[in-house]
Amino acid sequence: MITVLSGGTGTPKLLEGLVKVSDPKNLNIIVNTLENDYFSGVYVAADIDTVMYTLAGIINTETWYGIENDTFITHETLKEINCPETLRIGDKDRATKIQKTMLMEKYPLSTVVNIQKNALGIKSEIKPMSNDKSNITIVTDQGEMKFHEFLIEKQGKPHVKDIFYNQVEPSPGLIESIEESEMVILGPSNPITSLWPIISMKHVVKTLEKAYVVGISPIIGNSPVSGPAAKFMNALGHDVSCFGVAKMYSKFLDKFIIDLVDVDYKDQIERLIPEAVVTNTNMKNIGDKMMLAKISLGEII
Ligand SMILES: C[C@H](OP(=O)(O)OP(=O)(O)OC[C@H]1O[C@@H](n2cnc3c(=O)[nH]c(N)nc32)[C@H](O)[C@@H]1O)C(=O)O
Ligand SMILES: O=c1nc2n(C[C@H](O)[C@H](O)[C@H](O)CO)c3cc(O)ccc3cc-2c(=O)[nH]1
Ligand SMILES: [Mg+2]
Repeated sequence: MITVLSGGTGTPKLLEGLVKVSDPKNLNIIVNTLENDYFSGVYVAADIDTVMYTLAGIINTETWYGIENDTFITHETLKEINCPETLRIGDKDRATKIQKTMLMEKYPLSTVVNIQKNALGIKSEIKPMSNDKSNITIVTDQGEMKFHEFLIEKQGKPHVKDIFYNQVEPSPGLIESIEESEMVILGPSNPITSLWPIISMKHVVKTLEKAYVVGISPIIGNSPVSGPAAKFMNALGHDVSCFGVAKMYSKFLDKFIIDLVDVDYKDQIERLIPEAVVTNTNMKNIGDKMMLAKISLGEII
């Protein structure tokens, strides 16, 4: 089994390649839940829905959230009746979220995700990192705010001074699934708000130290391909580079894949961890995604 830690939009792109070059039944995706919250009366597990839709082949690949060719009648009507929603949620996507909200009255999130991913014909395992309620606070020069207020209402503009979130328990079977994996892939997602919340849970670091762990840098040169990762890394004093990310993961990382433009970091990184591999990591098409997936699996040296 191959376990992949995922959040946001970076790792789902890699997943599109992984399911083409390896058996989807052999994949176990552990997904960030830090940003989960109620919006417009429904429970939104954004990173989980993005992984589900990506593995079901129905993801909107412009936005990396929601379902391709979805309509927005309810979203527009909410605006017309002066009840605008923060997230632009499509009608089909909202149905999935309404079902998730209703099922969560009876079952824990991990069970609900299992029901929904099986109904979408997905063969891979998808595990929320935790069934506990997460919450994250972004401390900025404009005061403290929730993740989506920062990202959407403020368009990621404020200067970030600190980030903090509550500690949650790993979901059932998460630790065991890492122990049973022949490889753990830390996908190219935001190291601060997508992967570190998973890594920092009880027993995860000690379990990763015993596993074979491959990471892919989400930072190319001195900036992320998308999103607020640079502001978050700066706020917490990390160098915004593949080297800064390698340092974060160095305790348990066995191989780190960095972009061609970062070739000069290879020697420095190999003083921290056993192996750094230099290749194109900017996934612009399915060919890039399959190539990066194969290199992550060690099939191409
Ligand atoms: C809004 C969202 O940001 P965030 O919550 O930070 O989402 P992620 O956890 O996915 O972080 C984005 C993260 O992903 C990296 N990324 C994206 N595409 C690529 C790629 O083709 N190659 C590569 N090496 N990294 C990639 C990106 O640099 C960010 O650091 C969001 O951005 O959607
Ligand atoms: O920046 C946005 N992110 C939107 N997201 C993404 C979400 O904000 C997450 O932050 C990303 O998935 C990155 O983690 C959505 C996710 C959903 O599952 C459903 C709807 C949306 C809508 C938006 C949106 O309007 N703007
Ligand atoms: Mg994210």
